[in-house]
Amino acid sequence: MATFLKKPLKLALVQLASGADKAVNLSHARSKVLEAAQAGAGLIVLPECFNSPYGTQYFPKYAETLHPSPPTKEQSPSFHALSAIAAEANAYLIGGSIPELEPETKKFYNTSLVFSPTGSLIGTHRKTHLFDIDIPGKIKFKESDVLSPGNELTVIDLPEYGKIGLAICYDIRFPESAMIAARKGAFLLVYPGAFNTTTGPLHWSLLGRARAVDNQTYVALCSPSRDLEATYHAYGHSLIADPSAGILSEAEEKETIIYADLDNDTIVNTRKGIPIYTQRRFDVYPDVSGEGSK
Ligand SMILES: O=C(O)CCC(=O)C(=O)O
Repeated sequence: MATFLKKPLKLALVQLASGADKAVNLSHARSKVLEAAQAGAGLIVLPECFNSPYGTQYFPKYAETLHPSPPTKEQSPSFHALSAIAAEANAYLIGGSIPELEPETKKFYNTSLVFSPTGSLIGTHRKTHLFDIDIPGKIKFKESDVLSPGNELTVIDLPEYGKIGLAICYDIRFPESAMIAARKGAFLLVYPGAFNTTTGPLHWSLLGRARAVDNQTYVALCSPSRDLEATYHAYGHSLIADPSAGILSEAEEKETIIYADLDNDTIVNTRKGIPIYTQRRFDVYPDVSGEGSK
């Protein structure tokens, strides 16, 4: 039997309430991650921009420098806090995302840091697709006013469990990156994200379930909780979908932790039942960019 997930995994998503004080956000994240670890979670996820309010006006103020790696505590308090929290929790930790400043180019990125249970950095992802939308009368947002996009897709090996695909929020709208991660053997696609009260109800759950059904992997979407005092109203509704696109667990708007138990058999049996994995026709569509087709 194919092995994607080497042993059962309890996954926890922390739908964190964050405010303007970074130090408070970091210590609050610590207590929620430790709570999840106490409950038996082996992989714990924080939301997009978990240590700051979300918005282009906040990115420069909250940005931290990650290179050369490892940064000093002054350069990146969040790097050091996340590393220490992962070690204290003795769990894999996906540190949502933080605004990053690359010192040489002076470019800003939206970056996720992933730590092992010993507190070592084992992967990073810079948001590849920036959130630039304009729905008249509803929401206009232009991350590219401040941020630059990362230029790499990210698959991270968690040695005890297997591979995960990692991307951030708007990245979920691009199925290609999810498919590449799944074809590289990922058992889980993780998206720290902060949808809003316009696109959240329309697309959040749909996109999470779509990526699951496309790829027959588990999918996890981790949002901040909703704060109506903030300039940006996050949707909340963190959720975990199974490889058949069933929802295993979903939060409401408030701060909470959701959990699900993941196992290899569910992936294998889903793929046996509907074997799209062996039915793909790369002879017909070798290049999904469309450039090579008639
Ligand atoms: O795609 C959306 O509707 C929301 C995306 C978003 O909030 C983000 O990328 O931060």
